[in-house]
Amino acid sequence: MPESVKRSTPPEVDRVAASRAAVAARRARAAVKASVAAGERSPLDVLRVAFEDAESAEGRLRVTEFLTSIPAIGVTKSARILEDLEISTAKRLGGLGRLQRRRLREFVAAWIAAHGGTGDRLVVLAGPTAVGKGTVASYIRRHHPEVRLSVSATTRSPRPGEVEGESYYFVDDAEFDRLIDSGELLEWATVHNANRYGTPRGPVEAAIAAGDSVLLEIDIQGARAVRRAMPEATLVFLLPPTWDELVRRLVGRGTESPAEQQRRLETAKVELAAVDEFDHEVVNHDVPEAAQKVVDLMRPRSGRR
Ligand SMILES: Nc1nc2c(ncn2[C@@H]2O[C@H](COP(=O)(O)OP(=O)(O)O)[C@@H](O)[C@H]2O)c(=O)[nH]1
Ligand SMILES: Nc1ncnc2c1ncn2[C@@H]1O[C@H](COP(=O)(O)OP(=O)(O)O)[C@@H](O)[C@H]1O
Repeated sequence: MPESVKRSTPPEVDRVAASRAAVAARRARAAVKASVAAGERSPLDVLRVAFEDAESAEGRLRVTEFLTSIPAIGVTKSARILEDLEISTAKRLGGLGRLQRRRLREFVAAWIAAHGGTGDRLVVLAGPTAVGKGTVASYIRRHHPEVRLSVSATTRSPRPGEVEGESYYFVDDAEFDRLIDSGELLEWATVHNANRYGTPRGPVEAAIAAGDSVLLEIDIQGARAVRRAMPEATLVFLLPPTWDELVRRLVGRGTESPAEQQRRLETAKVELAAVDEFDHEVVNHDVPEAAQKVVDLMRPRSGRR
């Protein structure tokens, strides 16, 4: 055994290991910063990982290191931003409190939108039952032809007036199984304990590759699955103005039995708590106004990268 190792006392060995680990951690943090600086990774994606795991390289990144890796944010600007957001410059991303996380995420999303960033190609619109997802999505379809709306596959039967390939691709259980098995769905879920719904992967990937923006109007489980499959997606949570208004919309729509309405409202209560997982909240007071807010997220004000 070499002399140097023989002489190493356990504390020294610990110190060597600790310093190796520190170098590796510093390298990992530098790699995160470099990928953001090069535009290879969305800063929103870095935040997501940091907030999920405080001990990851992303979570250990100091807020100043994070902000200054975003192109066009220097040290001075970063200090001003952090002052506005009431976040100490010494904080690490993983150590931020709930409100600080929210403020930082909102700031970064707005920055990306204003600077033609990358987070806006794939936008997911989700929210509890009867909040108006379908109404807002169909308003966008009519008034914003430049936005591509993903058409889902479903095992439910067509309702009067629904058009195959426009409202949905209506398929039977065997075909839905085949779509899952062949990996043709980006995500799928059983919604309201009834039918299966899924997003065809091909059209979404083709639209993004062509530089278009795609909107998915899906349920909350679906939004979570899209986040796992495509972390760069922007998740928008549509909220009702009040709980009573949500109840009024569900009852007013008149498409469910009172028992089914009750069941959906129970689910809605749980789902409303998921709002913090989303990048943006839009309150659906008024359909054109809510639609505009969603579309604004998809169309950066000063062009695209
Ligand atoms: N996960 C997932 N959910 C979807 C998809 N397409 C539609 N949904 C959701 O399925 C639910 C039921 O939709 P629909 O049958 O049109 O009835 P609605 O209850 O009148 O909106 C809504 O919450 C949609 O957001 C999809 O592709 N994936
Ligand atoms: N901003 C709004 N103000 C008033 N009513 C609305 C608004 N948005 C949607 N609605 C109504 O609420 C009901 C539920 O909307 P819908 O789009 O079917 O919800 P979801 O797709 O989220 O289940 C519908 O009757 C719709 O006309």
